[in-house]
Amino acid sequence: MKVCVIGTGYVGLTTGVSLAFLGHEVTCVDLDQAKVDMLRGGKCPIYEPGMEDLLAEAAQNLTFTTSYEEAVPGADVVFVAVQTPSAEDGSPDLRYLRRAAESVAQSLNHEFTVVVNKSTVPIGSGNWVDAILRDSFEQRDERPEGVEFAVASNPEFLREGNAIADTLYPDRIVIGSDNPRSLEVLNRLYRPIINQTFTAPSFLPRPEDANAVPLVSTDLASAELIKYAANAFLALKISYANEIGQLAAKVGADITEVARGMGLDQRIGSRFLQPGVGWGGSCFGKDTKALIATASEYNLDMPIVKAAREVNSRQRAIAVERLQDELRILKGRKIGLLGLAFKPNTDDLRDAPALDIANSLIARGARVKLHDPVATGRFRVEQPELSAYLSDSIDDVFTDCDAVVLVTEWAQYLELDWSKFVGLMRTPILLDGRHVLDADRMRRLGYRYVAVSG
Ligand SMILES: NC(=O)C1=CN([C@@H]2O[C@H](COP(=O)(O)OP(=O)(O)OC[C@H]3O[C@@H](n4cnc5c(N)ncnc54)[C@H](O)[C@@H]3O)[C@@H](O)[C@H]2O)C=CC1
Ligand SMILES: O=C(O)[C@H]1O[C@H](OP(=O)(O)OP(=O)(O)OC[C@H]2O[C@@H](n3ccc(=O)[nH]c3=O)[C@H](O)[C@@H]2O)[C@H](O)[C@@H](O)[C@@H]1O
Repeated sequence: MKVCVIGTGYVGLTTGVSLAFLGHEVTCVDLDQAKVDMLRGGKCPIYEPGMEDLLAEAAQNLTFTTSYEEAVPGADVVFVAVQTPSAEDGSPDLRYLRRAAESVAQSLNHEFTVVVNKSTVPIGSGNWVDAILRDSFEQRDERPEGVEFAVASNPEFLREGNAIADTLYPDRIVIGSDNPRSLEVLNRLYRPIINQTFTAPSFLPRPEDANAVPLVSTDLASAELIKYAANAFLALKISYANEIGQLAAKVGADITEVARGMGLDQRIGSRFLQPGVGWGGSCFGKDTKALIATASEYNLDMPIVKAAREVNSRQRAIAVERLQDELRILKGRKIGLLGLAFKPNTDDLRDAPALDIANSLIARGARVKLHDPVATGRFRVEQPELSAYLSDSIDDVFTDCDAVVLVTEWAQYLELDWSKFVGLMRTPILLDGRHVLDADRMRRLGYRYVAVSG
């Protein structure tokens, strides 16, 4: 089928490249010429494992352009995957989506095109995009005859760092539309994934437990709400583990054992119970805020979602308090942070816990040293004020340091020869912000090991 994808960020690029890999003819549009140039050269503008390999494997079905005129005409499906960041009041800023929809309407010329909201958009956005498309289409100077279109929602559930596997081997696909023909088109588009009939990419074999993928085919509003409800649930699951973690620290229980004991109950499940400095990233914060904003439009409070957010921001503050408890005085102390990206295997710094922790330490007079194996290039661009604190060397981070915090559990850090660094520190305080290091071993090596919860 002929597919157009608007926006080549984490979601748009993964969608476009994966669909091209499956044999669809895909054109990706982005307004950012630099991104398009890189992608045309086979280079990926974001750090996403496997993406350049998949780009190479899908190259023959894939075109990148800044021109809607080149991409939209003739497309059976147009995915809109532009950013939807939080506006001042917490609701999503839909300017990018509006502009994309208006541009799509200027170029539609096919007998039937499904315009799909893949961005995470508030409930009701399907109708809103439909109205924008129709208004903009009506305003065209030359309107082609026999052009029909309908809007669908196809929320995305990929995780950064795991984007390709999450797309090719998803837990489910959700499509929502009030137009049966759209559902049929999207069902056809996704058939190779639903039935798992494609040949797996050479670098990413099909997992042994990969089965046929359940398809949730529903109405627009339900599809839109599924996305927010799922993200908020994942966020509150982590916050719950962190809230229990704080009690565990008080009563002398080990939160890692508690989470394991809870997670083995299949009704609870062990994933997303990892305690620590809490969740960050571009979506959990923004989407929980948006859910609360939507509910308030209906005079509905969302106390559980609000609490999940409060617990999460408290975890970042608790990390700093732990350091203060250990060091008593933070002024003048040298404190190293290992890991800046909001999680491993990405260079995404949006709402990364490391940023709040670094800023809070600096505000209290500490001198920080910041390290990340991948995200420093992006950090320099996005965080110019903090860039002076960056260090390229782990030795430099530990040397004369009063405390080191493991903020992001990159494999490189877990595999460090920790015995080598303890002697470089002024005081060997090690705060495990992710509860991933072996506490007993670290203590044997001479560290004063502390964790965020206990
Ligand atoms: N990042 C993630 O892991 C996930 C994100 N989402 C949702 O997907 C949406 C996109 O997120 P990301 O991919 O992270 O965003 P992003 O910021 O990485 O990428 C958005 C891209 O759209 C381009 N763009 C903006 N306006 C445009 C226009 N009018 N025409 C053409 N291109 C345009 C931008 O230049 C940028 O390259 C958001 O709504 C987000 O909530 C959903 C699931 C996962
Ligand atoms: O809508 C989105 O953008 C995406 O948001 C999350 O994906 P992502 O933000 O890429 O990363 P996650 O792996 O979910 O991690 C989010 C944050 O939670 C933290 N986390 C995760 C799991 C856990 O047990 N504990 C924990 O603190 C991570 O360190 C990270 O900061 C969801 O997992 C995706 O399904 C969703 O599509």
